[in-house]
Amino acid sequence: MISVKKIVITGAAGQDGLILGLKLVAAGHKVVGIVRSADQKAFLESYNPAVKSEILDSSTLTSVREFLEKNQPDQIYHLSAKSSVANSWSDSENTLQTNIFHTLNWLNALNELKMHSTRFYHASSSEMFGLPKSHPQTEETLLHPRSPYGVSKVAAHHLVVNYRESFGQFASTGILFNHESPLRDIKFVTRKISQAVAEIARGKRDSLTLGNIEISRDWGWAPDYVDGMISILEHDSPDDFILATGESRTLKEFAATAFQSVGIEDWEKYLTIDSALVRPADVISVVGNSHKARQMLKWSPAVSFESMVKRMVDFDLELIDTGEMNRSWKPE
Ligand SMILES: C[C@H]1O[C@H](OP(=O)(O)OP(=O)(O)OC[C@H]2O[C@@H](n3cnc4c(=O)[nH]c(N)nc43)[C@H](O)[C@@H]2O)[C@@H](O)[C@@H](O)C1=O
Repeated sequence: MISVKKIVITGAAGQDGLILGLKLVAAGHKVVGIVRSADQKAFLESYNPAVKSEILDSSTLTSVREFLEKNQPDQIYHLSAKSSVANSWSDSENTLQTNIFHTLNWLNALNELKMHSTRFYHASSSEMFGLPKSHPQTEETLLHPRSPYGVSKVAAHHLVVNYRESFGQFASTGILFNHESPLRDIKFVTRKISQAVAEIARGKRDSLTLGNIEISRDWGWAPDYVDGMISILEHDSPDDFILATGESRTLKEFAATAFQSVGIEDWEKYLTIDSALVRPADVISVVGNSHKARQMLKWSPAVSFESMVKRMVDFDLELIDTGEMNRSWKPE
């Protein structure tokens, strides 16, 4: 028998929020999914009717405090954020405001209500490492963000650690390296590639335009990382954990693997480089050391890089072949 918990997910209509909602409901928990708009609410209700969706503006302390008083959750996964690094230069104020101050509102509301045993998870990010001094990155590596998004995540991360140390809040962070699935929006490069490769394979287009393809990332499979997030919050004490595969691949390798999964070897003929897609400053290379999570949480990623890329391309092929372009992917 599991003990049924009341669990809140902010950012419940995003990739990780959707996967997490499915897993928590399947485990028997009562889940409230917080979204920002009526469109997101309608989407979440059709994607996972078992999650109780609610629109909440977490930009004010009062609204967050009222929500907490009413709902009394056992756990909160705070995943909501302005998550596009690329857009964070043009949308810098909004990115900082949302990612830092909304997080602060949750922490302050929990503290004011003395809900220190309510478990709080914060989605920290490998973007906090930015230009790392050493490879691979661990929980101890000096943070050197390279974008307004990265700066916002560093600030929010340190706030969470501070509320844990200052007030005894059960607050943990998952420092997640890039994690992908067919639920990714096409503003992120992996889905942009998988969709383009599927369309090229089906003769619907003949080019793929990218920015810097020499960058490298430690890319993993999102459902594996959501399992890790659950383990982080289920751990008996609050802490900070890196989730990563430990392998970094260039974007060029990602694209080559995606094209090879549909049998296209001479893929570079489809590629155009557009310097407008190159960021003012980019994270050139990151790779994570998830030793701590592997040891303390017994977590490890199950899906390989090649399998992840193939699953993404296969889903985009399926959408074209069935004509169901608006269908959202669900993990099996
Ligand atoms: C961990 C972290 O993971 C994600 O952030 P991201 O790594 O910036 O993800 P992305 O897919 O936008 O870019 C990856 C790399 O790919 C390069 N790149 C080249 N050409 C294109 C291109 O055409 N589009 C995009 N988007 N990127 C391109 C781009 O310059 C960058 O170096 C978010 O979930 C974020 O929230 C988060 O926390």
